[in-house]
Amino acid sequence: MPQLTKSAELFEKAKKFIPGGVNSPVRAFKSVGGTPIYMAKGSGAYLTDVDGNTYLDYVGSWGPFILGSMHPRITAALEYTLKNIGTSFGTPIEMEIEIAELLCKIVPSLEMVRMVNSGTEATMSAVRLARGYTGRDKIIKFEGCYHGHGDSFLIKAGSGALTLGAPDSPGVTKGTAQDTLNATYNDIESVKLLVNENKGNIAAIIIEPVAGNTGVIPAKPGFLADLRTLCDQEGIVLIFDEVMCGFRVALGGAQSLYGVTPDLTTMGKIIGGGLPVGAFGGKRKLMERIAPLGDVYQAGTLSGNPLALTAGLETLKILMEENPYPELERKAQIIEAGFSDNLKKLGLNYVQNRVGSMSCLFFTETPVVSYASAITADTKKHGKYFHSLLDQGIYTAPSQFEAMFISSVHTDADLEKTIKANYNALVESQK
Ligand SMILES: Cc1ncc(COP(=O)(O)O)c(C=O)c1O
Ligand SMILES: NCC(=O)CCC(=O)O
Repeated sequence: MPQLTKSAELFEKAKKFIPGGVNSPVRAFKSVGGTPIYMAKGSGAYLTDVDGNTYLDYVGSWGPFILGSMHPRITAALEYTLKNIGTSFGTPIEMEIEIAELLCKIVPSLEMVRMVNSGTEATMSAVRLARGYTGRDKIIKFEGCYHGHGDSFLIKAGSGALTLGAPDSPGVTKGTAQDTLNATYNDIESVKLLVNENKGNIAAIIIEPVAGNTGVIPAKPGFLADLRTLCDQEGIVLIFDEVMCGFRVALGGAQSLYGVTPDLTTMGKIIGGGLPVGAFGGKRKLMERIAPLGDVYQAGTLSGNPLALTAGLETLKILMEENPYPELERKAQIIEAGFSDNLKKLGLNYVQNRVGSMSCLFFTETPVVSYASAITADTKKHGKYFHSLLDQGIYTAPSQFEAMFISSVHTDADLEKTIKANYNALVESQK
């Protein structure tokens, strides 16, 4: 059982100056109980907290650390940029061309990209562009999907909003809310219904092609292709939000894995290598509408800054050179099989969903294919499971509705330790 005195003290102090003590709600341990742990250092697959406890990390800064924390090549590249280039210019720099070109090479549908500072900015900008391009107002998203905290997306949102039981947020105007329609994930008929009811008024359909903010929910075979066909028939812009699954489930993202090409793609997390980065891009005829070339305004003081681009570029180069994906798949299979054995031994029939190195163990026996099935999970049992893992030095997301991320630096010994801890935690969850 780790001793967490200093973390508890820091959290008490933080609450005086920071709302809820945290700079992002998902960090607050609200749904699992207890108080957040203050980390002091990250190294590879390990985190050390301010009380000196170490943890095996399966959160990876909520997705970016596919290569682990403080990868030596990324750290060295950052040091070089800091010493020899600078932190920001507010002018064009050569590195921006390098990352844009590389992204277009890696992701099948990208013809042009714009860099931003977060996934939220990427999705907000992509939707504005789709609206500007089509001259239509409404968008369709999917219940439980999370696309950052832009107003248009905080309607039946996933991730922290779902975890806190407040998937809709006050402060979003009625006008905005009524322009966001929610369909059911993996149910093409629910999308067709909304499209028909709002004929000629839908600018975009935005989807996480592997949903990762309601736990993990893979798109069913054919579902994404059906969305593509529908969008083509109706002149709707199809946006894949690959902020989480991009460069994670495959180098070219979910779109390369499933062979479905969106009009626009939003990116973040991994392409920032642990620094604040987002990007959106896609078809040239759409992207040419972005200012200053076109009339749809989008901007950013720090967009494309050298430090963030350095971390992103180095991450992408390593992913291309080392192709860690088969190895990530092997490791993820070990975890999945180990957890399955444990469940069997304990007579539990909980569901596991996984695409590559993104997975989720749901505390429900109902197959999880959508928001409605995800919320059948027993979050109390998950809370006990989470705390037992933590006590055993395993750090997973403090919510049932988040993904577990495996990185290239998790060793087979780490996985074995995790499988043992999973058994104990499953036992604890039933008490
Ligand atoms: C699919 C998806 N889209 C968008 C976002 C928003 O990204 P950010 O937190 O960088 O604003 C996230 C995660 O936060 C995400 O998982
Ligand atoms: N799945 C949750 C996220 O990726 C978001 C993290 C955050 O909002 O801090």
